[in-house]
Amino acid sequence: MVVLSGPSGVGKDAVLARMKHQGLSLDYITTATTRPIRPKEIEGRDYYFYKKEDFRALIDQDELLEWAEVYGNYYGVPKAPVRESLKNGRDVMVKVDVQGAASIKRMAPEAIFIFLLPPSLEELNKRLSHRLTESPETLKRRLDTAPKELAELQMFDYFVVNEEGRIDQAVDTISAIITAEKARIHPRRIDL
Ligand SMILES: Nc1nc2c(ncn2[C@@H]2O[C@H](COP(=O)(O)OP(=O)(O)O)[C@@H](O)[C@H]2O)c(=O)[nH]1
Ligand SMILES: Nc1ncnc2c1ncn2[C@@H]1O[C@H](COP(=O)(O)OP(=O)(O)O)[C@@H](O)[C@H]1O
Repeated sequence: MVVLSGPSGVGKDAVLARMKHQGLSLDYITTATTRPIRPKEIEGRDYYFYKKEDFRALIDQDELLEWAEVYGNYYGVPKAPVRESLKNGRDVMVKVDVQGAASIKRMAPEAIFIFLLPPSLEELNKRLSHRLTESPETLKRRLDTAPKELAELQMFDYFVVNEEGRIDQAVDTISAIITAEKARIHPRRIDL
């Protein structure tokens, strides 16, 4: 299990989209959220979009491996697809915030934790504001949260800087990490 985290706007989705093109044999787990869908997002690919009361039902029915309130919305990793992939001997990739990474670390310390870093907070601000997906309020909330998220770096196994205009380098580094981890004599086993 590969866990990818990083502040809003750093480039997680852009990196994942390119990794999917690279055809790495990883099952990317689509997670659940109550955040409203964005214009280019697709239900079931980017997220499973839920109303708050239906997300609450997922929690009550113990359907989620972990869940967290992130920037004012709820997000959670569905248990079933993760367990299905792992049972079939597949590697899984989850994209979660630092709270989710901490939860997963408690239940699966053998997972591989990768933190995607911006070159600077100024560059992060530029990327997130130029993405044109946030209101002034959510933009401020996400940027204000970034330093606290960056402070969680020590919990991770690897850091990858997503340099300005060099996303392929970040993708290559993440792919190299995964390739190396798959070459371990004693693979990190996950039991979830
Ligand atoms: N804890 C947790 N965080 C998640 C989950 N799915 C997505 N996230 C994180 O929630 C945060 C907000 O995601 P999103 O609204 O798509 O914003 P983005 O980071 O700007 O792409 C990001 O850090 C995601 O990685 C989940 O299932 N659990
Ligand atoms: N290496 C990079 N250099 C410049 N812009 C980037 C880079 N990586 C991603 N971006 C852009 O930054 C914005 C945020 O990327 P996104 O993948 O949405 O981040 P996240 O999923 O982490 O919130 C997007 O507009 C994306 O095209």
